[in-house]
Amino acid sequence: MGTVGLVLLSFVVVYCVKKYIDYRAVLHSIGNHPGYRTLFPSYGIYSFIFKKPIPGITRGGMSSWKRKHRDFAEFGMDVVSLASVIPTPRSMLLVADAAAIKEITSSRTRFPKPVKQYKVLTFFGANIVTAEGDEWKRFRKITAPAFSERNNRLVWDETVKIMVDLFENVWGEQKVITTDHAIEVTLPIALFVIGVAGFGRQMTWQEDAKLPAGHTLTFKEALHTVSTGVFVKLATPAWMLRRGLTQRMRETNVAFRELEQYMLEMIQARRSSEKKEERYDLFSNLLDASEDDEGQPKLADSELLGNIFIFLLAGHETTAHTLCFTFGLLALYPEQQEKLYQHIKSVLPSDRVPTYEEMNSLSESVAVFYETLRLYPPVTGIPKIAAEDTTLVATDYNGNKITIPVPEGSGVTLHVPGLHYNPRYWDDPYEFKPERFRGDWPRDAFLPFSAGARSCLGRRFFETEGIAILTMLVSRYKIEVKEEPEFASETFEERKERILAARGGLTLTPIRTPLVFKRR
Ligand code: HEM
Repeated sequence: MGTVGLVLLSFVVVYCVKKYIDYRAVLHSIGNHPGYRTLFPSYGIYSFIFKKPIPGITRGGMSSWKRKHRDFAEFGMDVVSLASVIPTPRSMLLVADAAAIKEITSSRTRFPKPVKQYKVLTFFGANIVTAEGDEWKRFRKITAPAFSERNNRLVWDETVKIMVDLFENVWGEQKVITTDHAIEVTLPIALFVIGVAGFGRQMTWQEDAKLPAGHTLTFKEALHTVSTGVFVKLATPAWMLRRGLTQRMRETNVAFRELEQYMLEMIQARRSSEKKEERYDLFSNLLDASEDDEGQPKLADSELLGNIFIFLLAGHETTAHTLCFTFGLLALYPEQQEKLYQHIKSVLPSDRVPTYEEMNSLSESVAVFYETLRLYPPVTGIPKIAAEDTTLVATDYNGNKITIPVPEGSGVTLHVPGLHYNPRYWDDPYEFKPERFRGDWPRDAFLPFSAGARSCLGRRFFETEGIAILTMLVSRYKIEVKEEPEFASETFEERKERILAARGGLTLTPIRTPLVFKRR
């Protein structure tokens, strides 16, 4: 071997020894807590590079969703560790223990959000989802009142109108409506609701709006392309998007630009109008709350845009996907659908539309949603970081209390499927049983909306919209799985797996849910 070879070899040896020493130090810092050891981590970019698990190398992408509670069962406790070597040795704790999760979510300063991971979501400006500390407090104080009772009522009334429009003007006289993927129905509904109750822009199933001066897209087109193109925006460097190498990139770039322009025009119009209209959409509420008594801005325009945009992002896909999984589950479990239908009929015996006041009586619709969210949580992992050297306490399956050291800067992930499929809290965790949400149920073991100070601000918005949609749809239509000859011989379990198959994305995404809606 020549000198160059020797030098190179020495570098490799020193590099490996250094990595090994650092890796041992990382393991030591978490008290060698049991868990998985791999060369690469299984989150961030690595979850896209390695889709499948390779023992010792990677756990593969979407492992928390694919493994559910199995990672914990394997180690006999509900907190396990991950340790990886490349790019830098690091550790992460996965937590599916309800008591430990409660401790983490109620200690915001000890376990804040790792804001670096959220930077990609600031393309319109800083916002409540991506902020921490004092900045988050300021955003929460200004944005939370936008989700007012008046807004909830608006969500309900507008959702009802959108559903009536769908039934009367789109599905019309058809007795049977078939879709290859229920997302084609749920995504526009969620978009129209956030359009009107979020942005104050009424949209209908038929495109009827005229193009305003200076725009090449209608508001609906811009909102739709932005909401479906967020991943393109996140994955593509800004210069590449501007150049528009592919048709999709060009469309996404134009849609983002135009949506921003629309939002700026809306701010301008509201500020310059002499008579302030009484409006309760999130955007109007936020605009009102963003000025102090002297009319001075409490939020910069970019912060206003950032926050209103994040409502769209946080609220649209989560809602559409949850509705899609809900319809799929009801189609697979007709006896549960019948129970829901009978309950709806007991609240609403005639064909009239439900009122906002009746929402609280529609408890079966809530139970169906909660059970769907338990089985298919849109956000499967909620990341936190230790702000100081601290500890977590977990109980192993023999009842022993274990104290786990958590060094400053190490990652802690609230493992939502691990918690939701944990047999300690849920009997038959893989079964669809909405009745488990009647009466008493383990509230600390249900985390679809996160918990504590950083829990979902739009929970009530979603529940209002979701209950109206589900109730109206099930009271008029029976949901069935679309029969396809190539799947005629499959078992129930195979059918269930196919209809409810999900992949990663911004949130857990149904892959293909072919359904039929039959007029009752
Ligand atoms: C099925 C529906 C929904 C689910 C499962 C859901 C879930 C979540 C989760 C898990 C978080 C915490 C995320 C984190 O810590 O990174 C969150 C935060 C948030 N969600 Fe939702 N969400 C839903 C609907 C909505 C809707 C409809 C809106 C608004 C219209 C919304 C607005 C927000 C906001 C603003 C936050 C940030 C709160 C903060 O950090 O203070 N969400 N949501």
